[in-house]
Amino acid sequence: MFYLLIFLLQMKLIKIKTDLIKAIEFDKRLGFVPTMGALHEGHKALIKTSQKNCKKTLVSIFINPTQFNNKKDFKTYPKNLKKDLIYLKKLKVDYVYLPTVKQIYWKKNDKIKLNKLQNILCAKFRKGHFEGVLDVLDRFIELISPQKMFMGEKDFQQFFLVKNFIENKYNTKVYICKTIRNKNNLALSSRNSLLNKQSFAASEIITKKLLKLKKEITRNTKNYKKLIFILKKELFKNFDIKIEYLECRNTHNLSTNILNKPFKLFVAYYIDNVRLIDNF
Ligand SMILES: Nc1ncnc2c1ncn2[C@@H]1O[C@H](COP(=O)(O)OP(=O)(O)OP(=O)(O)O)[C@@H](O)[C@H]1O
Ligand SMILES: CC(C)(CO)[C@@H](O)C(=O)[O-]
Ligand code: BAL
Repeated sequence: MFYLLIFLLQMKLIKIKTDLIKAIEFDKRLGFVPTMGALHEGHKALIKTSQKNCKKTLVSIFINPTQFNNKKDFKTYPKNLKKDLIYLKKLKVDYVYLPTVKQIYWKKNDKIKLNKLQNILCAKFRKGHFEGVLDVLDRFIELISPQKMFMGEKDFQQFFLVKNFIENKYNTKVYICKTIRNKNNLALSSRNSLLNKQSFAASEIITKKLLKLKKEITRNTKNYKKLIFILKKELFKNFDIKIEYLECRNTHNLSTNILNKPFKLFVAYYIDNVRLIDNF
């Protein structure tokens, strides 16, 4: 433990808000990568992008309770702080911020509300989720004032809402980083570690079918609803999954106006009681 502590001490591990403010006070070109831990190559891609574009990089690990709409999901969210810190040390991250709930929620902020048009996809099925995400990132940015923040394309709706909210309120610029996938194109995600072997393999097959569906819709966009209906039927027949949504949205405004427009296929489904999301 002592050696781990020494090993980790070289990396600025910060738990107290005042220590954070002191540590970064002269860092004008700071890159910020917010995470909930259980780090993987997807987070590594964000960190590498921050290190390429910013003088210093700060990574936060905070499993934000207010964005969880399901107690079990919060309770079972994967955690391995020791492994995460060693991972970040190897990546030569400058600062790691590990706040407590009390540190983050020390004051009451104005209530954040989504409008009706935003109540789609994960906002529709995870009541209060994005209000929680926007609130916690508002608090992080107010505290850190990074020049840039980096987020993953895997959570495209999150990026879309966060970019709009944060860039309207702060000078921080929010950047999207490509989704990192495994060799069978399954999007890396902390929750993947909660899947048993069968469900993990099934998720890889489902991903392959969704990638094929995206190609079919790109070729034949006007029939996208029929193509989605056909695949949904096949997935229900062959897999023990519950699909929350499988829909196409315009990538500029997340509307359903996709004819001759850039669009993504969005999916959220439960497999083995684990909720996975992706977009293609
Ligand atoms: N496979 C990935 N490729 C690129 N970015 C990713 C990937 N997975 C997560 N991210 C990004 O990492 C940041 C932190 O996400 P988080 O810590 O919730 O990890 P996660 O893998 O998304 O976990 P989960 O989806 O199970 O909650 C977010 O901006 C998220 O979009
Ligand atoms: C951005 C974030 C770290 C805020 O808690 C979380 O929503 C996540 O990990 O995507
Ligand atoms: N990156 C996903 C965050 C969440 O599921 O709360």
